[in-house]
Amino acid sequence: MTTATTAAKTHSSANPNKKNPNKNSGTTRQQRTDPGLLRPSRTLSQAGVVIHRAPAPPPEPRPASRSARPRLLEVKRAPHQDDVRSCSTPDITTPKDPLINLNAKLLESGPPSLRHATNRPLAQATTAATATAAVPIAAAAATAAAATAAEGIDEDPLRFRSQSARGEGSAAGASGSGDGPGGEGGGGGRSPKPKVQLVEPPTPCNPYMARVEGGGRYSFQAAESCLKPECYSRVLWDYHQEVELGHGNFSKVYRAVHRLTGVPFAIKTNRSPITTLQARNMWLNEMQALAAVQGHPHIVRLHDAWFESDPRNTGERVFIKMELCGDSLGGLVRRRLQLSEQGALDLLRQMSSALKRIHEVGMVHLDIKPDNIYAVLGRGPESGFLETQHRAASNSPATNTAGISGCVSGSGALYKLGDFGLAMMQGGRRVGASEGDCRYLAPEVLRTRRFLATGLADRIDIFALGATTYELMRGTELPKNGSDYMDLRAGRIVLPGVDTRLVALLKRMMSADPTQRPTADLLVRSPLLTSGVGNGGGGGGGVSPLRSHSTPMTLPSALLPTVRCGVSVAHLAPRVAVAAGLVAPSRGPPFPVGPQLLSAMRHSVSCTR
Ligand SMILES: Nc1ncnc2c1ncn2[C@@H]1O[C@H](COP(=O)(O)OP(=O)(O)OP(=O)(O)O)[C@@H](O)[C@H]1O
Repeated sequence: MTTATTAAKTHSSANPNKKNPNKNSGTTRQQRTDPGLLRPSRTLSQAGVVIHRAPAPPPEPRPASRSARPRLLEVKRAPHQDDVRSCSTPDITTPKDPLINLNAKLLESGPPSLRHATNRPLAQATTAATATAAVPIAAAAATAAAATAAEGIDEDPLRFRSQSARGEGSAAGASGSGDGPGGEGGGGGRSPKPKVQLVEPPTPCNPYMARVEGGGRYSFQAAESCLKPECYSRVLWDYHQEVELGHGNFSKVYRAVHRLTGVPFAIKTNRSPITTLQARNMWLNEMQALAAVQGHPHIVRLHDAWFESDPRNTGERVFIKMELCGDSLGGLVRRRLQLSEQGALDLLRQMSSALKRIHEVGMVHLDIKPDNIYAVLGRGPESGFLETQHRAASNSPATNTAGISGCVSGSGALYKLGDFGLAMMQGGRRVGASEGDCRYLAPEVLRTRRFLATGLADRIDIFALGATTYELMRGTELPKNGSDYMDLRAGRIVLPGVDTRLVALLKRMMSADPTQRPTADLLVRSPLLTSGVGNGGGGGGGVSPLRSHSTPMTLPSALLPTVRCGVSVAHLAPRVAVAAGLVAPSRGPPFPVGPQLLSAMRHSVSCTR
C-alpha cells in the first residue's frame, strides 16, 4: 500500500541503522571510539523511547589482525536501541498534531510500558570472543538471549524491569559513563545496563488497540466487526475516521488517521451508494483527473483511491485518499473576511500556475471556486492563518474596502486546488450548465452547451478564478442572479482602494469575451504577478516569482495500479500523463492529446453529475 510504503520509507530514512542495528554508519571514527558520543537519535527520544545510560567500563584492547577487527560498537550498542525503533515506534510525520500528541501522552501515562526481548542489554555473560568478533544481528540477539538466561531473567516484562532497575542501580556506582563497548567482557566488571523503555506508538485513539490479558497490557487487535469477512472494509481496517471536514452535494470528506503510522489524511467518499456504471465512471473521472496532474505544488496530492462494496449491498462506496489540507477559502467569505491585495496576488499566482498545469494536460477544471481552494496546514507562522485572521476580523468587522484592519493578508499562504469532480477534457461535451456553481460560471457556458468544443474552454477556468478572487477581495458572496449577476459577466467590478492594475487584471479575467481573457500561461508570466503591487516589488509581503515547474513530474507509481482496477477509463490516467510529458511513453511517440483521447474520454465518461 502506498501509505505503508511511504511510511516505511520515511521510517527507514530516519533510521538508517534499522535493518542492521549493528551498523553504525552515521558515526565518525572518533565517535566510534568514544562511547560518550553515541547518543540516541532525536527520533528515538521523540518517539518515547527513554534510554538511561550506564557508566562504561574501560575500553578493550585492539584486536591483533585486520580480519578480526571488531565491530564492537555495532555489536554492543545496537540490539537494544535500533530494534526498538524498528519494531514499535513509527516515525510519525505529524508530531505537531495536538490530537496525536495528546493521545501519545495519554498512552504514555496509561498502560504500563512494554518491553521487548531485543531491548535487553548485553550482559556480563557475553564472552570476550563474541564481543570482539563481527557478530551479525542474529548472533547478537542470541548473545543477548544467553545473557538473559545467565542472569535468570525470564520473559516477563515486569520481572525484567526489576532486574534492569537493579542492574542500573549497581552500575551507577561504576566509574565512567556512556554505553560504549567496553562494558562487556570487562574482566568481571559491571555490565552496562541501559534501561530501555518502550511506550505505545503515539497513534491516536485506536479501536485496534485493545487491552488484553487483563494485565493492563495493550496489544493490537482488529475490531471485531472488521474480522467478519462480509463486513471487511479496507477503510475501516486501515483508517480511524475522526471528523468530517466538509461535504458537497455528492460527497463527504473526513479527516482519517492511518492506524499504523498515525498520519492523517483527507478521505473523500460518496454520500449515496454507487449503483450505476455512470456514477462509477463519474468517480473514476474525478480520481483520474486528479491523478493526471499530480506533482504540482498547488494541486491537492492524491495518495490512493479505491472502491468497496456497500455493507448493505446496495451498491459501492468510493474512497479517495488525499493530502490533508486546511480550511477552504469558502469559509473566508462566510466569515466575511477579505483578501488583501497581497493575498489576492498570492492566490492568483498559485492558482494560475495550477491551471496552467491542468490546461497543459488538456483538461479543464470547471469548478474553480473558493470552496475548492484549500489553505495548507503546517506552514509555520502561516499555519494559523485563517483562524488568527478570523479573530482579528471579529474584533474589527471587515468592510468592503480591501487593505483595512481585519482583512486577510495572504502573504506567505500556500493554497491547493482540489475537487476535480467536474474536470473534463477540452473539446469534450458537457450537458447543460447546471454542473458548476453558477456564481463563477462564465457567460459562454450559459449561452451554449458545446462550450467545451470552442477551443477556449480553458478560459472558463480563468473567468472562475477571476470571480473567485473578486469575491474573496470583496468579502461578500457573489450574486446568483439579477442585474448584479449580469454586471459581473459584463466585466463590471468594483473594488475601491485596490491597485488599479489588479482591478484591470481581474476585469480582463472576467471579460465577457473569452478571447479577451488571458490564458493561465500568460497569467503566470504577467508582470503584476511576478513582481507584485506597490513599490513594484510586492511591498513587505515578499512576493517572489513562482518557480517554474519545467522539471518533468511523474505520477506516483503506486497510483497506477490503483486506478487500473476501474472500468474502461482506467487506461486514461497514464495516457494523459504521457501526453502531458509527465512520464515517458513506453514506446512510440507520445500519446497525442487529440481526437483519440477525447473520444475515449467521451465514450468512457459520458455521464455528468
Ligand atoms: N484534501 C482536503 N483537505 C481538507 N479538507 C478538504 C479536502 N478535500 C475536501 N475538503 C473539504 O471537504 C469539502 C467538500 O469537498 P469537495 O468540494 O471535494 O466535495 P464535493 O462533493 O465535490 O463538493 P461540491 O458538491 O461542492 O462539488 C471542501 O469544501 C473542504 O472543506
